[in-house]
This record gives sequence, C-alpha cells and structure tokens, in this order.
Amino acid sequence: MRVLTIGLGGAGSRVVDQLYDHDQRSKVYCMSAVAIDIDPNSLLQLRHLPNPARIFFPRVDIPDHALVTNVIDIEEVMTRLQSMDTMEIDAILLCCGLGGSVIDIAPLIIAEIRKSYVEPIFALAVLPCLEEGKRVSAKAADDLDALQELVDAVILFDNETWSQKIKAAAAAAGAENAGVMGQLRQTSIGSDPRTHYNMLNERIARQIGLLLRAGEFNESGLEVAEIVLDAGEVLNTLKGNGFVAVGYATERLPTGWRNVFRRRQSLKDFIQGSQEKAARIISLAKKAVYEDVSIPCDLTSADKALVLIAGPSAELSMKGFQTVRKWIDRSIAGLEMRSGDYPVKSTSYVGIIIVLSGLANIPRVEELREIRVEYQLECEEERLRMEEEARLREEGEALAAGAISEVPDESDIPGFASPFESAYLEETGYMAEPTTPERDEMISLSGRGESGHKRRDDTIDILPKAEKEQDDGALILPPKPGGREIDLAGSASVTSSMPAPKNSTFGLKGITIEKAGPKDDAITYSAPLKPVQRPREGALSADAGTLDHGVQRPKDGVFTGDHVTLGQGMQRPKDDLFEEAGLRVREGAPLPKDGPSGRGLARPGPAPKEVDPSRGKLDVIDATARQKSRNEEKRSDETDSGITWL
Ligand SMILES: Nc1nc2c(ncn2[C@@H]2O[C@H](COP(=O)(O)OP(=O)(O)OP(=O)(O)O)[C@@H](O)[C@H]2O)c(=O)[nH]1
Repeated sequence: MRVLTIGLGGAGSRVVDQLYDHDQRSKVYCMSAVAIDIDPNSLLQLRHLPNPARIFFPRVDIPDHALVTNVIDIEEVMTRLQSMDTMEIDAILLCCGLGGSVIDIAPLIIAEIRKSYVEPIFALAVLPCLEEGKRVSAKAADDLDALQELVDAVILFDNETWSQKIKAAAAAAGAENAGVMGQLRQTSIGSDPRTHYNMLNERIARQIGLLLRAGEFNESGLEVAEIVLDAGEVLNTLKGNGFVAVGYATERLPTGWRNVFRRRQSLKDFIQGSQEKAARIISLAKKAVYEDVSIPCDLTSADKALVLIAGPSAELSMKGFQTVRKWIDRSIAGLEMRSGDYPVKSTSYVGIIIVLSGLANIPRVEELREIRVEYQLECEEERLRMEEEARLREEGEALAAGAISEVPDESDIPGFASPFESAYLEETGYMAEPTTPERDEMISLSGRGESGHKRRDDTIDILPKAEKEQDDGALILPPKPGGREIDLAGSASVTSSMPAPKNSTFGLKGITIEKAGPKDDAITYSAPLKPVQRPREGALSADAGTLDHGVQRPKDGVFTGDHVTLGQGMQRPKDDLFEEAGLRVREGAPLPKDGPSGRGLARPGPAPKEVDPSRGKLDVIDATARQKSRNEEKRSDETDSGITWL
C-alpha cells in the first residue's frame, strides 16, 4: 500500500521518522513523509527524514499561548504536500500524539486534504500515559472524539500499556544481569524520555510498517505470497470510521547446524516439524491478540479483522494460518474477515499481524473519557471555589471600608458544596430540604415555670424593631391584664447554649405564615410559657385507641360532641378538655398539624427552664395584623390563655 504520511507535533514527527526509516531499510519505498511542528528542536532531532520533509512554523510575533491554528499556515502545508510525489498513493496517514497542542490543527488539515485528495484518510493516534496528568488525558479524549468524526479510521497505540511493558521488560532484564550494567540499563530506560519514546516508536513502526508494506514487494527480498493481500483489502478492513487495534507478534526461528540437520532427517521429523510450525503460528496469533496489541481491546467487539503472516515461506504453516483465520472469524462480532501471507526471504523471524477494526470496546478509551468527566468536575469545583473566594474577599474589603455595617448572618451565605458532594448529598437526601445553620441563641424566661398564675397570656411577642416607635432593641412581653410590660432583653436571660432555630422552623412546614410574610427582622414570635405536648394521633382517633372489654368503640364523631355513645361507666369527655390541658385553639384557626410544631399539649408540672424556639413553639405572624387581632381578642376574651395557632 502506498501512503502519504503526515506527522503532526513532536509525537507525530518522531513516529513518521521511524516509519520512514523502516520503509527505507525494507527497500520497499512505499512511503512519502512530512513532519509538521512548531518546535524547532523536535524537528532538528529527527534522524531519518530528509530536511525538505520537515515543515517548521516559527512563532514569529505570536505569543506563546496563542492557538496553534494561528501559527500553522494551512495553505503553506497544502502547497508543500502538493509538491510531493503523491500521484500513486492509496491512502493518507496522519500521525499525532493525543493531548498535545499541534493536533489542534488536524481538523483544518483534514478538511483541506479532503478538498484535494479522494484517497481515504487514516489517523495513527498515540494515547498519553496516565502520569501525564488529568488535563492531558481529558484533552486526549476530546482530540480522539474530534478525530473519529473526521477520518476514515483511527489506529490507536497506547503509550500507557506499552510503557508499562517496556519498564517490566527492562526490570526483568535488569534482574537477570543484576550487575552494574544491568541496573544502569534499567535506570536509563525508566528515566530518559527520549530513549523511552524511541522504544515506543520502534514498536509502532514495526506494527504499522509491516501493515503498510503488505501487498508491496521489493525485487530481492520477497517471495511470491500464497494468499496475496493487496492494498485494497487492507484499506477496506480499516475503513469505517471506527477504532482500530493492531496486534503484532514475532518469534525468532531456531538456527544452528543441528536444526538444519534435523529438518532433513526423516519423514517423521518432517511431520513433527510441520506441526511445530502450525503451533508456532497459533501461539503467535494468541500473543498478538492478547498481549502485543497496540491497545488492549475486546476481540469480540470488532467489526472486521485482517490476519497477515510474514516470514520465510518455508516457515509459514498454512495449517496454522487456517486455524487462526477460523478462530478470529468466529470471535469477531462482524462478518468481514481478510487474510494473507507475506513471504520474506531474508529474515530469521516469523511474525503475524492481526488487525481488529471497528472496535466498540476499548477500556483505555473509556478510561480517558471517564478522566475527562472527572477533570471537568474538578475544574468546575475550582471555578466555584475561586468565585466564592473572590466574593468573600470583596465582602471583606467592603466591610473594612465601612460599606457594610453589619456582617451578614451565616445562614444568609449560600452553602457551597462541590459537584461531587452535591451529588452525594442529594443521593442521601440530605439536601432534600433546605437547611440552614442553627443559631446559637436561646431565649428563656427566668422563673417562668414557677409562676403561680394559671390564666395569663402565655405568649412572648418579639415585635419587629422597624415597627416599634422607640426601637431600643428591647424584647417586650405583652402586658398581662393590669400588669406591666416585661422587657425580655432586660429581664429575661438570653443564653447561647442551645442551638438557634433553623430558618426552616419558620417555614410552611409547621407554622402558618400570614400573607405578606414578615422578614427575618420583622417577625413576631409567640412562645408558650408552659411546655405543651401534642396529643398523639391515636389519642384523638377512635381507630387507634384500645378500649377496655365491654366498652363500646366511640363513633367517628366522638370528638365533635354530636354523636357519642358512651359505655357503661364511661364519662363523656369534657368540652373543656383542651383548656384543662392548657391549650386553647382559637376559633376559626386551623388545628395544629402533625409535626414538631404541634407537639405536646400542656401538662401540669414544672416547665423546663429553657425553651427552644426551634421546636415549633414559636409562631411567626404578621406583626401588624397580630397586634390588631390581639386588641380585639383582648376585648372579647380577656382571659384567653394558650397557644394561638395562626
Ligand atoms: N509514542 C510516542 N508518544 C509520544 C512521543 N512524544 C510525545 N508523545 C505522546 O504524545 C502526546 C503529545 O505530545 P506531542 O506530540 O509532543 O505534543 P505537541 O503536539 O508537539 O505539543 P506540545 O504539547 O506543545 O508538546 C504526549 O502527551 C505523549 O504522551 C513520542 O515520541 N512517541
């Protein structure tokens, strides 16, 4: 297959350089190559590409952070490509490293090439290592998605997988010759990026190079193939806008006089030899698919496949080849299966290439996409944190400048939760209801429980400051009939030992807020002076009660007082039952709902010294309306004592 290869950026240029070297050494000469980069050092360090094939775009008068699309001149690139001998090419191969910056020019170049060439365009994309960071992996995922849309197929090579393999091999070699030299070799492989990349590029060149040379031959080195695989078949296997993985495994043939002698001995040795050859091809095929594949993938998710065996023709067992063909054909999801042999005279290796195309399941690609999601969430979290910091800084500055006279209440500051936390909290239901931090304030009336007065107005009114005539910050108890006003701020003890009520305490849940709901600083609190206990549901329901033997179950209307049948010896409940308990439900007002705010009718006995307003014993009402109704109420019922439910 004759190809025009274009290397983009550092990775792409180096890969093309290596491919070019293999092509020259094999004397097949099926490649035209160019390398495009904005880094002069990267281009200068290429070892094989001729100088005219290195296209450098300097950043003249362009800032370092400028987009690469502003630096690389597409017209110039196209002029250089068209000046090359591209008349007989079968395909165009774009080599690039995902996650880099120069790859950003790929969409523009591909669009221009499509205008001038009809040949299919493939991309050879190198996936970055995990240790390069989440940002690079996230960008790699973006680049991959963009490339997949634009080219006919993306051949993937995973740096992470192969770096691990190379390091493991180096460690094993180092352990074998545990001397100083062994350790030195191991250190150089692990630490020197250039050597490391050279090893990776060598691997890519072997895998892809042999595939590109399939169907091509030189005059001296190749024999006639039994099953010829031409360029069209390779192209048809690759095409289809999918991901492609290339498995490649080789084995050195046994050499030496003994082996040559054994081959010629007898028929038995001949048969044994042919079985060995078949077994070698099969084991190489397994190695190519499961171990030495350019990117680990699920064979069964492939749409198409191609099998190519290469080596001296005497060593290419057709029996082994057919077995491998059947295995791959049955394993892949699709129906397209191609195969061929590539006899090479002057080699002591047998190799096999298995191309899996249209892959749906590639774990490393999924991993890159997951990292991208994580990275995006982290960026969002960071952005919110910065905004919050900036806001707090601004507020601090404004406060210092005296622009803000009062520090806003903590509960007014919106709680910040990271996207991860939010997701978790929502899941656990924590954020189902808005919560605000509790205040560290508690109002208690000293000696309240010991009062000897049974019938008095048991509510505390904290009148809105704004509506008071003289706003001295005092908390005024409404006067008892004939009594005097009690200044809570002055006489009542205000402790901070108990948590303050949540804002939600004053929400719709337990307490009715009259229309034109008062603001936080304009609310009237009503608190009972006696601890009251809400009757349990069952206590007011005839269904839930257990009646003694011989006692008739009261009918539904028992508490209305209209239809009550009492058993012998049973007393009709008094109408003033609730008054006795210290609770009066005002006429026309809704009955208390179930919930913390309605808990407990008043019980005779000592009241607790502290009252926690958050338990629903504080009512929020409109101050003006409350005052009016109170005046009327006082006139009609001077002796009303109990909770007023609003
Ligand atoms: N296999 C292989 N991978 C490489 C090589 N150089 C870089 N890479 C990988 O390719 C990715 C992109 O790197 P480059 O191509 O050098 O980046 P660039 O496009 O030149 O742009 P910069 O980000 O500015 O360097 C890196 O994150 C590496 O993972 C190489 O020589 N061989």
